[in-house]
Amino acid sequence: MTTGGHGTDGVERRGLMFVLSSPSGAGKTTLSRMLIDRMPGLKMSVSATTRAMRPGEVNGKDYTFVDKATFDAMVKADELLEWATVFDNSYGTPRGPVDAALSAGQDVLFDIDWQGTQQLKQKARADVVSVFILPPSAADLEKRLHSRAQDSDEVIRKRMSRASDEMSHWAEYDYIVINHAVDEAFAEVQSILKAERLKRERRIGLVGFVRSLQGQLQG
Ligand SMILES: Nc1nc2c(ncn2[C@@H]2O[C@H](COP(=O)(O)OP(=O)(O)O)[C@@H](O)[C@H]2O)c(=O)[nH]1
Ligand SMILES: Nc1ncnc2c1ncn2[C@@H]1O[C@H](COP(=O)(O)OP(=O)(O)O)[C@@H](O)[C@H]1O
Repeated sequence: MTTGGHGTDGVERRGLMFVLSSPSGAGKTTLSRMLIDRMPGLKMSVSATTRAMRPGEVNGKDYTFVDKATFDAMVKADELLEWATVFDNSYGTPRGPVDAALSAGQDVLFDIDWQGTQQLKQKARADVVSVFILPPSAADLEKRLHSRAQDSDEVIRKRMSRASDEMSHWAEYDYIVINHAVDEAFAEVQSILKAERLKRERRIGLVGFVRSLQGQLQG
């Protein structure tokens, strides 16, 4: 699915799909924004959703907000790389921008749930790196959902009662980060991305690079 781009050291490599999942409120939106701001070569996948826009959200940036009929038409036309129903709403990843970014040699960041992560893994296991974010405690999770001040008490109750179900999928992920202090959690997530970018298997330019080094040594 992916074609090569160039790493910071100039060696061609396959693009990767970097997935963050967590129970709602554990901090994946915060960490995603920090990654996009601070990691060159990483592009956010903007999902389509039928859920209502929250105050402060921007259509086309945080999500593409669509009605159910539009979402169903996207599914039917096979325009979504993966999709799932979460909290009674539909969420899905438009395929076009992901393919375009990977073809242009960029990595793609996904804020999607465990169902979407499983679907991506089925399609491109070698190119998917998945990270599950855990809150330090249930009390912290609830505090964060309230501090975000964007959902009604009823919606927050629903999200808290779903948190345990969400968390039960932690063992399906490659890495687990506990989001105590946000700067530390960010440093950990950033380290994962940096290391995964150096993985030998995705650095398809290494054969040529080493050959050229050997040529220089012999010459
Ligand atoms: N499978 C899938 N899940 C998504 C997608 N976009 C968002 N989600 C997940 O849907 C859940 C609810 O997202 P949202 O309503 O924004 O609330 P949040 O949990 O506070 O970020 C989160 O677990 C997201 O990771 C998508 O395109 N596909
Ligand atoms: N390490 C942290 N410590 C305290 N508050 C945090 C931390 N990480 C995120 N938050 C806050 O918690 C709330 C939920 O975070 P958010 O990133 O929206 O979570 P998610 O996308 O997983 O639902 C936000 O108000 C955010 O500013």
